Amino acid sequence: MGSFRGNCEIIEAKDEQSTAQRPQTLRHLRAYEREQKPPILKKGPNKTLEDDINKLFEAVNLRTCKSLDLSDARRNASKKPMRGNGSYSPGIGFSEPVSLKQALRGLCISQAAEMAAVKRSSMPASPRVSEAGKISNMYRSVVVETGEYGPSHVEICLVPEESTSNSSRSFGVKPVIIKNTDHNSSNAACSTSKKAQYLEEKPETESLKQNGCSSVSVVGTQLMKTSLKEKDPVLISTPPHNNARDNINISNKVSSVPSMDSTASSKLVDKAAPKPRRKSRLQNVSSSSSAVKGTKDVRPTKSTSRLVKPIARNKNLTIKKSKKAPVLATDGNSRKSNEINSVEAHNSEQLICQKCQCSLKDTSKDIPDCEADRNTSAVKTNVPSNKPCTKGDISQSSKSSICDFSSSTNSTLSDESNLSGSTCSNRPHMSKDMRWEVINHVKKQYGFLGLSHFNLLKKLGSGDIGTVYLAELIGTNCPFAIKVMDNEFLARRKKMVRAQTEREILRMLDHPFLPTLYAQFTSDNLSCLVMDFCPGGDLHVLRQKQPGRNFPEQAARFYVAEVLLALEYLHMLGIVYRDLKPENILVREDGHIMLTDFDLSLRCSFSPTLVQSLAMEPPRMSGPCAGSNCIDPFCSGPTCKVSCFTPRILPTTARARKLKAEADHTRSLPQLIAEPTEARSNSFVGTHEYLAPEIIKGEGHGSAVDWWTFGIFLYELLYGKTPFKGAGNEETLANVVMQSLRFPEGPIVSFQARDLIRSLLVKEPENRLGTETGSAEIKRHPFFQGLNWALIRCAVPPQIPESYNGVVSDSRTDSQDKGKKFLECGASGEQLEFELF
Ligand SMILES: Nc1ncnc2c1ncn2[C@@H]1O[C@H](COP(=O)(O)OP(=O)(O)OP(=O)(O)O)[C@@H](O)[C@H]1O
Repeated sequence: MGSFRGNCEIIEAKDEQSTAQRPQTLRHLRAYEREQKPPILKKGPNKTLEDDINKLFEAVNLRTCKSLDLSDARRNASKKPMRGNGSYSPGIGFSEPVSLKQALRGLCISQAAEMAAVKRSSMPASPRVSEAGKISNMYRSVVVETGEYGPSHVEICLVPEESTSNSSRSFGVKPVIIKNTDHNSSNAACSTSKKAQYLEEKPETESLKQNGCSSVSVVGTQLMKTSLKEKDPVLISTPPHNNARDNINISNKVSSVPSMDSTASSKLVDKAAPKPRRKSRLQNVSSSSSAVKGTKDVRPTKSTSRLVKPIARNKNLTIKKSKKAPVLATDGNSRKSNEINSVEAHNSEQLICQKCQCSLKDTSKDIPDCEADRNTSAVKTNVPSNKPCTKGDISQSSKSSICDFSSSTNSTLSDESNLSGSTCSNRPHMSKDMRWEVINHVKKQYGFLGLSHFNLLKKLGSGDIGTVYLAELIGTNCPFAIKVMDNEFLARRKKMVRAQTEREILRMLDHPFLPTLYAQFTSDNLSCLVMDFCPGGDLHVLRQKQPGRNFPEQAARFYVAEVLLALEYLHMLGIVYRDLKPENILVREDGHIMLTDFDLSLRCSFSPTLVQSLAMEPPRMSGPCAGSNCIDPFCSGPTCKVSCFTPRILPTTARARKLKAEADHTRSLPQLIAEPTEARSNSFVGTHEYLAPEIIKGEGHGSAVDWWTFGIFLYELLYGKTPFKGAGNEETLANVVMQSLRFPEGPIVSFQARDLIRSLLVKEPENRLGTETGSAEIKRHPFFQGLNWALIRCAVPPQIPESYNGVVSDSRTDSQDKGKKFLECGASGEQLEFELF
């Protein structure tokens, strides 16, 4: 517990302007504040916490619903949710005085995302700290200075709480309002304040640990000082410094990088690399070539996990070794079932199979190949995928994810115990969910949950790191998707880190459009993840079933809106997704989406920032004339065709004037940036047709890559193809970097949609929509006008898939009719077969 499984190299940016003079810890901050000015807000004996928080927000000009987000509030009040009969909640909206949550919600942040931010900020302190305790702690750290600068001259500082746990890279944060001492710095510092730290997996950590390296990590959220005008409220984040040092294990490769400039105050950290789209996959040759060597280094390790006694296995399930596969298990009679319920054992430091002593810790072997590929920005090998073809006339996707660990920085894996979001207890709102009930029932009955409790009914698909099966919890009629990964295979192929990344991210998630991890265990050297089963398939297949092989705009809007919320949530957890494409978006039983596949995601640490939105502009219109009134009749730039004729709100009527005034007022309000907009990684990761230019150019990338892929994704849903696809991968990459965006003649797509795509597919990430303040910018785009973000989960989806009951019973019958059924497990050549009989 308390250690990272992989090494990490953290390059920490510091705010050069302020770190020297500023107090570095919460205690110092408080002392510092006391020295400067007497607080104007103190917790009075008769005041409630809510009152005080309200005061806090009043101090930063957050007052009423109208002043918070007039556009959304107005829309929510006047419009019904998308086709959601009766789903509109009259209770949605803002009341006065506004509460903390409401204030956040008013800043165009969905409730789920807000919860993610809260969850993230409170995670590390102590999982057992109650919500009230967190709020109380948070409040205690709030001090508002008064004096010559007036009550609005404040900075809100998120200071990581000192954690007693050995958790990983997440920190509890306390907002602290401090006096803006650097009042002379004015606006200039605003842009320099945002910084982010990146923690990417570095498998070397494990080897260091093995070698007795007691590396201590000092991962800090970097100091983020956002100094604005004297009267402007600023939310800054200070580094955890010593406070956080116990939280993270990192290697001795902790480094620090001073902040660069206003736009480049980020860190380079790396970990993942590109991976294939559905069919073909690109991997490094070096990985494969050294695979055998890597296995020699695998050493049995005593498990520190909470091991569960073997139980009587499902005798119907055996595992056969394929021709090429290594000996992974014996037959069902001789093999002992050694399963680790990792969800229950989330406090354990590592996942280790008790029987074979294969451990997930042996990620050190992943490093050489990764390092060998550093500084490479091209995919070296194109390994054809073993993914099965889609039946019928539906063509398979030619988009393959690519994975190249090209960054020179390391990654950090967090202690699972503190990232765990998979236990029902952490999701009380899901406690009555049938799947949780049956899972918990089996756990209670047998003391653990393992592969033997499931009937594998059907193979749903194979990925780079494992195979996904439709499985039924025996005796429950309850379907799950189980991703089965062969640990030995992963170790040989240097993919252990990716698997671990995915596993750890899954454990963090708690969002309607993201998978729920119901259980995680290791059985016979197979690592298994039990998740929601999505009977609707993926959007790639679904798109090809549409007339014209593209979605109508309304349907596309629905899907991209849900994806946007999922991405927003991930960003607020410090996760840059990096592999958005229709193949990774599954359709749930109810027709809503589920974004999957996190093994290429980048995890980073960042601090939410509240900035005065002096520089905030309305959603940008793309193109050279977008921001101006283009009067050039000869302007023929492809982007101008849309931008020049984008309707504007003209103050010609009283209502229009009022709208404009309200919009101006909204833009002048402070804005919370709760996404890692300054994240940086050098990994070559993604899918060719979806790769952002900055990834291809190896310039370092951050969360803006998700907005690029979001644009490609919308384009593909609407037009049935991606915009830069070439004859081959190289041509595709060249097109992405050099070719200007063009829209086909048909199908007819609204200019709002095209303008959004154009705004997202800006090749310079700094000018891309979403780069500055994250998803909020995109949500405000006219393409989404009228969309009730908070209630989209209640909206009627474009299509409802066939009931999973049918799928399950079909699969069951299939399995019984055919007698013996072999289900392949594994990927890229080597196969491990499950024999069902
Ligand atoms: N929860 C699920 N419900 C239904 N089908 C699923 C589910 N998860 C995965 N699948 C199917 O299984 C296939 C393989 O999924 P998997 O995540 O292993 O591969 P992938 O998407 O290529 O990612 P990776 O290569 O990173 O493993 C998917 O393409 C999808 O069709």
